[in-house]
Amino acid sequence: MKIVFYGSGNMASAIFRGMLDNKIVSPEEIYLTSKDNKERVEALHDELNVNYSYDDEELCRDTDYLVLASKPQNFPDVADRIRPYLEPKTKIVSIMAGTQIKTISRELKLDNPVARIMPNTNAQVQHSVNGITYSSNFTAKDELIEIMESFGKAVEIEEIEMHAITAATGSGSAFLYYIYEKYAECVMELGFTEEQAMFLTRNLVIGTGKMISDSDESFSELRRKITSKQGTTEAGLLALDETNIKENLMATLQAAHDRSEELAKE
Ligand SMILES: NC(=O)C1=CN([C@@H]2O[C@H](COP(=O)(O)OP(=O)(O)OC[C@H]3O[C@@H](n4cnc5c(N)ncnc54)[C@H](OP(=O)(O)O)[C@@H]3O)[C@@H](O)[C@H]2O)C=CC1
Ligand SMILES: O=C(O)[C@@H]1CCC=N1
Repeated sequence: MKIVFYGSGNMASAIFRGMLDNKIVSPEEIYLTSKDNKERVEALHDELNVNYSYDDEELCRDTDYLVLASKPQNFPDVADRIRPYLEPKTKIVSIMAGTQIKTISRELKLDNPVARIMPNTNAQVQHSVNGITYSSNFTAKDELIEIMESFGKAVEIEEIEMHAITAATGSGSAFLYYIYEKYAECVMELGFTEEQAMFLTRNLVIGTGKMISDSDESFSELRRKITSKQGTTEAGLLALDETNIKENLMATLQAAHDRSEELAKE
């Protein structure tokens, strides 16, 4: 199998690192390219033994999957590179936020099968959430899902739902990391050093993650087991609720959702 990544940045590298760690593909099957950051691509080649090239004819020759992994605003330039060489057999997989299937087909001026996926960087540890939606002529769904499941969970959705999943899980990890950042700052304000606060917060997050992973109990159940009647946790949760945390998180997700809709129009 030949999988070519047009874009070797944060998201693409999380995906192919996850795929290689899972061994669903060999390094020889992966080809990378970028715009002009050749140092990064060469470093990935040196580290992972994947192929790299800036020869679009070579990159597009006999390619099974071509992954559009640039920022949406750079897609027109990517399309200019691949349009002359794209073969009918090649299936397009886009990870670009917002960019619609019809936009991809229109820009490429070709009717190759197109799938859009919305992953997140948890792909690097094979635990991405991958929203997937397809063009009507995309027939290799089972094969693509098998590839997706090498670095996470596959969630088949309608294209209109991509805005919501982009907000919820595509960007979601960043929202949680931000909450952890602020939590660690608060732990420092309780009197701990920055090093202590980071140690406490990192291990709190890792531990709760393991609890979620090992348990089939709901978040509420897990929370209730910590909340002693009239204790410290109950006092903290009452104060937390008064900060309108639900409204604040909803505003966060809505803003990301709305930006995805804007990108779809560009
Ligand atoms: N980061 C994330 O968590 C997620 C990102 N995405 C989507 O993934 C895409 C990439 O995001 P991200 O990885 O964060 O961005 P990065 O900036 O880290 O990577 C962008 C990559 O695209 C390359 N590129 C730009 N123009 C071209 C071109 N003309 N030809 C070939 N390669 C090109 C860049 O090359 P160079 O370095 O040379 O400029 C770079 O390798 C975006 O569309 C984003 O919406 C989706 C889900 C999650
Ligand atoms: O921030 C972005 O636009 C990309 C898409 C989802 C996560 N990162």
